[in-house]
Amino acid sequence: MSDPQSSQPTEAVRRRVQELREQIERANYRYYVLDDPEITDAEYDALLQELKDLEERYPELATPDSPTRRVGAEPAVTTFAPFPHRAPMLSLDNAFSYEELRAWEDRNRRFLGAPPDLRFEYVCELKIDGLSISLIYENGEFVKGGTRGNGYVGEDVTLNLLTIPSLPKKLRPAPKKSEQKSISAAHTQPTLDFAADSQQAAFPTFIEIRGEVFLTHQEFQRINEELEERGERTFANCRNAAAGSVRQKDPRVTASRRLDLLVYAVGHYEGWEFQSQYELLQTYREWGLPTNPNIRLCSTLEEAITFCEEWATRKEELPYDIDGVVIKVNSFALQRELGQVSRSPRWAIAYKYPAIQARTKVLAIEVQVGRTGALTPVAHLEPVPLAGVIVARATLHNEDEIRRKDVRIGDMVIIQRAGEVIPEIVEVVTSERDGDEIVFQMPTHCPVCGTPVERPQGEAIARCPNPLCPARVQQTIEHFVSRNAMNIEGLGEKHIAQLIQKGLIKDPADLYYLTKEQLLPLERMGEKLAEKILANIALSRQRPLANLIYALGIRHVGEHVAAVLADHFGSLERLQKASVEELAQIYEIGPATAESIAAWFADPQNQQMLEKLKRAGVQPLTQSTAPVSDALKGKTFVFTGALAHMTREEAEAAVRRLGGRAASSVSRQTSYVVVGENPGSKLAKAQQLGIPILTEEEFLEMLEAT
Ligand SMILES: NC(=O)c1ccc[n+]([C@@H]2O[C@H](COP(=O)([O-])OP(=O)(O)OC[C@H]3O[C@@H](n4cnc5c(N)ncnc54)[C@H](O)[C@@H]3O)[C@@H](O)[C@H]2O)c1
Ligand SMILES: [Zn+2]
Repeated sequence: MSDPQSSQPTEAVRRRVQELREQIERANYRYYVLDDPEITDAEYDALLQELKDLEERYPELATPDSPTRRVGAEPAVTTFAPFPHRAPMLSLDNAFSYEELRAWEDRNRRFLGAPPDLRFEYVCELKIDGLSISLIYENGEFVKGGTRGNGYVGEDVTLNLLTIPSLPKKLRPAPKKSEQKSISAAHTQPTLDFAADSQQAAFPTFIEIRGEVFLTHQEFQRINEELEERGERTFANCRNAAAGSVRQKDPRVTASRRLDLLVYAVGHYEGWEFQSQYELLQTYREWGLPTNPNIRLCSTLEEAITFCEEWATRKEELPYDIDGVVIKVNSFALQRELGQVSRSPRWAIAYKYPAIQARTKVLAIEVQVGRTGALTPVAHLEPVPLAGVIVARATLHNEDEIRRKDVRIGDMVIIQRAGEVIPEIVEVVTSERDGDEIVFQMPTHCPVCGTPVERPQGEAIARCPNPLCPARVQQTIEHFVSRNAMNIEGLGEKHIAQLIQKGLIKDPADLYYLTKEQLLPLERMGEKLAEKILANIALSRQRPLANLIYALGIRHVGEHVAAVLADHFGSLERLQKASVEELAQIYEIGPATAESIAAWFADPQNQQMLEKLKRAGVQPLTQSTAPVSDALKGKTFVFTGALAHMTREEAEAAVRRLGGRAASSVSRQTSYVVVGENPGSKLAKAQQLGIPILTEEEFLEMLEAT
């Protein structure tokens, strides 16, 4: 910049700036509006950095509407009502090295005029990779919530946010901290002080509480599996899945995705005072808001750097994705003095971990046949270390995805692993092509059984339609025995393959007719294991109905839908008789799912299989008797008097569902006696024996807390 010539941009520079802006705008749109990015975050960051550098060098090219100065993207769809923010929701400046962190502190020190006694205290927080949201509470009551949008106006997603279990509708009053205050005020106006104190509100009259909505890896995987089963597009990572779920038009869809919430910042607020970020987080916690316990108050930047270092490896243990650490100046007074630059505050910075990506070569593309007959191409890679594991395979989802990314056999590719998920190919390094790469052709016949493949119009997935295809039978049985289905432990993939090969099993029902003599000759089988497997098969005759429905492997019926069906019909027989119309009327069951369920039960082969299951004594536990958790295991409840919110039967069923017992008379073995209106002699008996007594409200609270 000392060279005056350098501030005269050439035509090429102008064009590059224009090009960068267009690329960034497009990426913003794909990322913030469609929740479906085309480029990686690292590539995006590089584009933005290049633009920032050019604008700094050629200030005349810097326009106020440049993406370097704005947050997010303009909302393009008008599904949601506008959600104006009283205090803007900003982005964060990034640092990719500890040197950049130190430079940030130096800048801030100089900005404040470098007073000799200036010391920065910091709060370090994990930077969760989700969707930022703002929650408005008035006098402790949740009013509404919205997304960040362009930083000034977001989208009102209140209905969707209300489906998040950890979002409190009402805040909890924090324990009073007024002692010190009343002492200091005591010698001025002792009488008034008492009045002022007792009137001090428990909550701000108005507050914008900011935080992140996100998904755990487990939930992300579950959602993607469900989407894949339906032949719908899957999400690229947890962040997109969370954003896509929050910005759903149908809150029922949001409700079926278990979103999580953590809060960490504040916008505008009235009728309250916070002195520091640390105090803010403590207060949030006391109010019953979900906060991340993994934070640290640091008295120097070097301590903050240690925190970043520690979490570089520890982040692998987290059940959710983080992409860095946010370091914030603790004192709100200093924060106010530091203020903000165009799109981010000066008092905070995001230290970003390097992306979990690697380069390797595609050696082959193989096609796998799944349970529903879906043909999934999988890339075999030259083994390469990636985030602590050796990766040799990556999923390619479907034919369209291969075409879109134009992945060819022999290509050099960038792969990426998000959390625990199977790695995927981000893009092809086309500059490394030498012309020998082979374009992949989806087979026209099933690679396992040779049946011609079907791909219905408008579907992305090609399928083998043969229900007896050994690959499909294998997957069907693997699914049937899996933990969340019939939970038949001990029977491994290899065993199943041999049993199919020997013609001993053609469908899941055949499992119940296996004998020890048939199992023993299998490879990797011994006396003990065979006995264990048979015992587990026998045990599985009585699994909850939802598990059996899920185990059948009906297309579109994941665990959640299975639970809905079990709840609604209460027995397999009733479900079997349901018409498409009847199914489609159930809340949470869409038309495609209804069709698929009815078609499955109409299939004579499946009917035969169900007959066989019944003959084998498979009798699922119905909803009222089947425990869904063991939260109340070992606890015995006795009810007396009339309950206001449920019948006695319903209350007892609720206890059993949580693994507890319901008894009709009080004894020393009774854990709790729940007392409704006009209780009988059981109450006196309980008092006599000193057994804890619960009101209906307390009982309901106990159910809710489990
Ligand atoms: N791949 C693409 O096409 C594409 C496009 C646009 C943006 N992006 C990615 O998004 C990033 C920019 O997005 P951004 O403007 O949301 O900034 P950012 O994600 O880098 O940082 C700001 C956000 O961090 C989040 N955050 C998480 N934990 C936090 C905490 N404890 N305290 C404060 N904030 C916390 C908040 O949601 C906040 O809005 C880029 O770095 C890029 O990687 C990618
Ligand atoms: Zn086949």
